[in-house]
Amino acid sequence: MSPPLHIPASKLCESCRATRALISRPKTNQKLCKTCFLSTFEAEVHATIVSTTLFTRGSRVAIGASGGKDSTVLASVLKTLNERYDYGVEFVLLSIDEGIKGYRDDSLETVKRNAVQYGMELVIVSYEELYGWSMDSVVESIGKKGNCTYCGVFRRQALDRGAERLGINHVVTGHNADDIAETVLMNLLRGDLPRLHRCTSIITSSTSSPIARSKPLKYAYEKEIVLYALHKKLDYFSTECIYSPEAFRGSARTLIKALEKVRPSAILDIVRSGEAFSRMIPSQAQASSAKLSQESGMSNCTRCGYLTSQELCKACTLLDCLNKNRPKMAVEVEAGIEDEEASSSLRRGMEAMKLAEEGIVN
Ligand SMILES: Nc1ncnc2c1ncn2[C@@H]1O[C@H](COP(=O)(O)OP(=O)(O)OP(=O)(O)O)[C@@H](O)[C@H]1O
Repeated sequence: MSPPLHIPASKLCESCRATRALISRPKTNQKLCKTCFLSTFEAEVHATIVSTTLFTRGSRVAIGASGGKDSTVLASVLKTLNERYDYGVEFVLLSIDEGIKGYRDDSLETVKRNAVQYGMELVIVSYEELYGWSMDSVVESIGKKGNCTYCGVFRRQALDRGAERLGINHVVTGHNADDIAETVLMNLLRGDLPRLHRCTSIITSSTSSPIARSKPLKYAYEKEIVLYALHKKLDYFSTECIYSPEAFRGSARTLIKALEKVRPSAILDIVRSGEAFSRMIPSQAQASSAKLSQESGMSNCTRCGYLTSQELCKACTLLDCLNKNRPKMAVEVEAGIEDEEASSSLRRGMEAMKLAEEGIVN
């Protein structure tokens, strides 16, 4: 097709050369029209899914749905791709109600609408029913600082339990390239090779859980996710959590945003560098990324039955701190450690707490 004469060549979409470019892609600076932007975004997610053989025909997969932009875009794109390329997957929305008034109750209303819009089943599991504590009551006990430690551990287990209820063994989340770049940077700064390996993997499974996790938006920029949501007029909830975010992650984010300004590819560069470093990590360190190696032996938490290498799972250990009115103890030892997996420092802290309680140390 010859380019339209009324649009100057410099303003044409660089992909179809037939329409005016409306979007400058944050990832590449490529100038695209709306249709080409949407199809390029979808094609990239499809390429990620196909190149990693993420889904199996006939399987059911839960989408961790918070009502925010990332998981809403994830649900919308997966529905589109599943229909377009006939993946043969049944997607279900799985939401965790952390019990945060004025935030999660509102965002869950969005997820309920999404379930109707996308024709997907929705299951909601709450902290209150699983743990007897809502995040509002945790924050009342602990204060705003450090509450993310509790929330992260509780959410991880809640997603597993929700998936188990659905008879599903694969949960996809809306983690995007910006999230992964932040985690890569944090793990590099901490010299934490096992976690570096884990955070760069598109799919993670561990002996601590029968449920695999994956991140189909791993290479999608946050800014492009927002653009996709806006141009597709998706119904999503845009308020940030009312409780404070992790300070270390916030600093990593600020640094990456500054780098992105001078070098748009910086986010993807960091993700790719993380992957390259990860390939060089000795397999022994890779295996310990789950801190749950087969050698240590997995059993069921003596209290709740969740898989763990210790007597109590991490959530029950944290609940002990809350119920014994020592909530800060868990956070102090966990400070700066990403919530994705059980950390030995938390365990050491708990051991210290036990000793302190027994009057052995102060
Ligand atoms: N309450 C929840 N219920 C179900 N899944 C969740 C919940 N909170 C987070 N997730 C999953 O974890 C991913 C990353 O969560 P994070 O808290 O970093 O939120 P986010 O980056 O703001 O994502 P979103 O825009 O989807 O809220 C989400 O995209 C979603 O898939």
